[in-house]
Amino acid sequence: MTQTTQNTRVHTAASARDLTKTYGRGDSLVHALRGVDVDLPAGRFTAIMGPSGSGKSTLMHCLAGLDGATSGSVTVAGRDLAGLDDTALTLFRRDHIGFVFQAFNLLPMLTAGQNILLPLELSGRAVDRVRYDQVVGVLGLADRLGHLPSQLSGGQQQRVAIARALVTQPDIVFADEPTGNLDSEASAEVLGHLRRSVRELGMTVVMVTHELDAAAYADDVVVIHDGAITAHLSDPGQDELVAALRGGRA
Ligand SMILES: Nc1ncnc2c1ncn2[C@@H]1O[C@H](COP(=O)(O)OP(=O)(O)OP(=O)(O)O)[C@@H](O)[C@H]1O
Repeated sequence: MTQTTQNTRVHTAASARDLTKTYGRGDSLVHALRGVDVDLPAGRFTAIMGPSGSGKSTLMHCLAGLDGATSGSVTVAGRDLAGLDDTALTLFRRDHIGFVFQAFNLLPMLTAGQNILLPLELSGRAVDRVRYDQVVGVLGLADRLGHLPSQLSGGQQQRVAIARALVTQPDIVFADEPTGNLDSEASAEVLGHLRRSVRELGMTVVMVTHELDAAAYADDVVVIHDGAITAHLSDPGQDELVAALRGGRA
């Protein structure tokens, strides 16, 4: 799938069409997503921002095939996720999508290097040494590979988790508040490495965050209020971003 932006052909890594998600029923009915249309371009670092409860996590979970929508469609790497049953969806996620969470979720008894290689081992795929070295280099982990997670700082542990997400060469990486457990210095370092992954490895990263400082590392920012996208900004300045976040529904 492609879209034309300023005379360049842009490949779309993931998109949603008229996506709705409701929780509960009757008096407790919540409209978490209200007809979301969005195209997330490949090779870009996109932040999803909005107030608490606006639907950021719901949107990410639906785009990543972790949760089903109530109606509408999601396409990732050219595949309509609605056409996949649970087993096919699990395999699709394994082969095409990378995940980074706020909690690093590293296995404590494995070294950093072993943690990074785990997804390949679990899926029985051969290790591409060139890819592994590239990822380790971009994440700045070459001298930490033999360390256990307990011997690494929080920022280093999150970089290992990012390397683990990248080593399988996914079409898109979803990061849910990846710096939520880190102090500002470690956050800046992790975000810098995520941005390098996009620039130097051609990865597509979509990050949910509520931190303006984190969004500043992104190329594009999708702003969501009350279950609807109110802005999709390309390389926004701080003032433009703050205005979009304040603005609410257009
Ligand atoms: N499992 C659920 N059951 C019922 N309501 C839910 C459920 N998950 C989310 N919601 C509701 O859907 C809306 C969107 O929630 P969501 O978690 O997507 O927002 P968010 O922007 O990620 O919030 P936060 O920044 O606080 O994590 C909220 O009103 C929330 O209370």
